[in-house]
Amino acid sequence: MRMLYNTRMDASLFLAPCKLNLFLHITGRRADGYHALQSIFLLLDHGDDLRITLRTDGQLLLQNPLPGVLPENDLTIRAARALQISSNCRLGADIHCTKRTPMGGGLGGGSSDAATVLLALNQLWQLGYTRQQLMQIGLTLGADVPVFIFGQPAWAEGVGEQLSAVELPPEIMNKYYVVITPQIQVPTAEIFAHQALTRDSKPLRIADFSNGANSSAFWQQVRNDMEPVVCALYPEVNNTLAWLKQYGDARMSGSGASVFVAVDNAKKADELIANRPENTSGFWAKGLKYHPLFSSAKD
Ligand SMILES: C[C@](O)(CO)[C@H](O)COP(=O)(O)OP(=O)(O)OC[C@H]1O[C@@H](n2ccc(N)nc2=O)[C@H](O)[C@@H]1O
Ligand SMILES: Nc1ncnc2c1ncn2[C@@H]1O[C@H](COP(=O)(O)OP(=O)(O)OP(=O)(O)O)[C@@H](O)[C@H]1O
Repeated sequence: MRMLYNTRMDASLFLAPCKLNLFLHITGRRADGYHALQSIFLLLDHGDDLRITLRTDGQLLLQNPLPGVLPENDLTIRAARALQISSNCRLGADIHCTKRTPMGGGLGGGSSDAATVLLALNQLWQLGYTRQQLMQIGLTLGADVPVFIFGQPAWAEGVGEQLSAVELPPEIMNKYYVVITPQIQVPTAEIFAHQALTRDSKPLRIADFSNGANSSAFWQQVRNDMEPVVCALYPEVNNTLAWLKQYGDARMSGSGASVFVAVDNAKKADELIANRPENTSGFWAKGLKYHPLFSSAKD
């Protein structure tokens, strides 16, 4: 039985959905080492719950630090600090994170937590920052933060920060996404730096993916360029992906370790989760048209 994404009325509860990269093409490398890429991001109705309450003494306190991550390095506190500095705000916050998105899983868990803190504190501290301003602050924390603030299915270019809304066809939006994560963490920087990574994918156009494109053509046109490198380095990812490919056009999200496949109904999704390989975690979810906190920033 899937845990329903929490949408009950609770003023201190803020949701941090995870993302899938439906595909990820690397089209070049910049002089500073960062990679030019093209991707479509889909936010899912599954993720972390953040409980955020106002403090008037200016302190930022993480109530349940993650194992192995110092509170000052946690993306939630870093996001709150960045917002405090940029706005000169004297208010603070207590933050409690219920983690559901596997860490280092290519699902943008930490980035989404950071985005949710920026959106929530923009509201709680009454800062009135625009979406664009919050996205700029988010980008200083990580390449994946802006897309969560953008808050809609997105076509991404540049190093991932140039975002446009893309209206995905029903064949993509109506699917049930089964996401399986081997119990390992893949370091993103290691994969981007690997000599075997291909960096010359031919640039595509957003028009190839907008409403009207049918889903079988969609999956045939695209891939994740990081997949061959990650599969060669991490047999756990290779084996999980091979297993999931029995059920459809399975792909890796981001730099892994998570892999996913789109299926037609909840029964099939439940079946795959129940039968998933050993030493993996899994969930299924549907795509979101809007981030639950979309209205916390004005355009
Ligand atoms: C793979 C993706 O998850 C796809 O959505 C993102 O591009 C990575 O986003 P992220 O985890 O927020 O990444 P960051 O923390 O900004 O960067 C981690 C490292 O990945 C490399 N990096 C990241 C993004 C990019 N376009 N080119 C890169 O080469 C850089 O070495 C960087 O030091
Ligand atoms: N709030 C947080 N949640 C998760 N990880 C965090 C957080 N704060 C800092 N981190 C650090 O960030 C690392 C990457 O975590 P995250 O879950 O964002 O990875 P990811 O899903 O692979 O991200 P991406 O898809 O953006 O590459 C973790 O291993 C952890 O050390």
